Amino acid sequence: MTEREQNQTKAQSAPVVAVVLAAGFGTRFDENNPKQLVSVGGRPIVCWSIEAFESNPRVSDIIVVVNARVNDMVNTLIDENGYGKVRAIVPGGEERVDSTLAALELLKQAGVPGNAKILIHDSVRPFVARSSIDGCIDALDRFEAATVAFASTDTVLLTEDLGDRKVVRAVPDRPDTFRAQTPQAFRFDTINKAYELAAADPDFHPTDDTRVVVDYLPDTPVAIVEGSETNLKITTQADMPIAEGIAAKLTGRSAAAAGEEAAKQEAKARMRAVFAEAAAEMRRH
Ligand SMILES: Nc1ccn([C@@H]2O[C@H](COP(=O)(O)OP(=O)(O)OP(=O)(O)O)[C@@H](O)[C@H]2O)c(=O)n1
Ligand SMILES: C[C@](O)(CO)[C@H](O)COP(=O)(O)O
Repeated sequence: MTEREQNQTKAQSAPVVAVVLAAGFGTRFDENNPKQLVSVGGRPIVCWSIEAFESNPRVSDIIVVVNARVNDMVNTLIDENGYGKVRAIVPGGEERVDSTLAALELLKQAGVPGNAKILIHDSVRPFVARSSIDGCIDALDRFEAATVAFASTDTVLLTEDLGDRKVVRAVPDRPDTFRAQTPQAFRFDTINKAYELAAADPDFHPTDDTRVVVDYLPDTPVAIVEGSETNLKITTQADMPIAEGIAAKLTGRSAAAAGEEAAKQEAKARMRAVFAEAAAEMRRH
């Protein structure tokens, strides 16, 4: 730790807790091959994400949220890699918000103070920049909520559904539009309040935590923290070659090695899919 980092860490009056969400089912990637465990640049995706916080001296604690499918493997990876800031591995829920809620409940039970800074991160965004994490921590000195986001280079269309077709309802000015990324960061009291209000709403299915604050605490501004193109969310198989390219740059491996790794991963995924289909076929007979 540099002297500046030591002073920064000492000056922090509130705990900084990272919540790494790894309880998703990866339906758009491959349900039989949990994407959070897939290797990129020779390292499981979830490990990249945990390490981004483990290696940041300003982050005091980490909570990892898992589902039954990945639980054992994530526990093993955390043990093997000696991630000392991981305080708990908790079961998540059906939707992303249920997984966030599980982490918030645990933090409440643990007596985490209301002014704690909570950074909620998608485990499947392995390449989050140090500057984005630090930007979230700093933004919470002025704001109750902040999100990493990346300025849109496309014009964004807001639509409405006419039933058989969508039509354009509004076209916001491009400089006002951003692509949401993670971490999304909140003072603990604020995110708890937003989730409490949201719990009373049966139509509550937001895909991120910022939306929970924007919808249920509309007077609470959410600050934008600069993200990056490389803070990619691995969503479908098509993201893997891009991810391998980013990993290659970060680790200094050659593009050829990255390409080989991507091809290997693809072949493995194909094999798994064939076996899963064969097993399902056998069960049907
Ligand atoms: N019930 C859920 C759903 C999502 N997540 C996490 O939230 C992030 C959101 O990314 P996304 O691509 O939506 O992941 P999945 O929900 O796994 O993917 P899909 O929607 O294709 O099933 C991921 O790190 C995922 O593990 C979670 O912890 N719990
Ligand atoms: C939280 C998020 O990563 C912001 O980009 C995103 O909303 C996750 O869920 P999605 O279902 O893939 O939109």
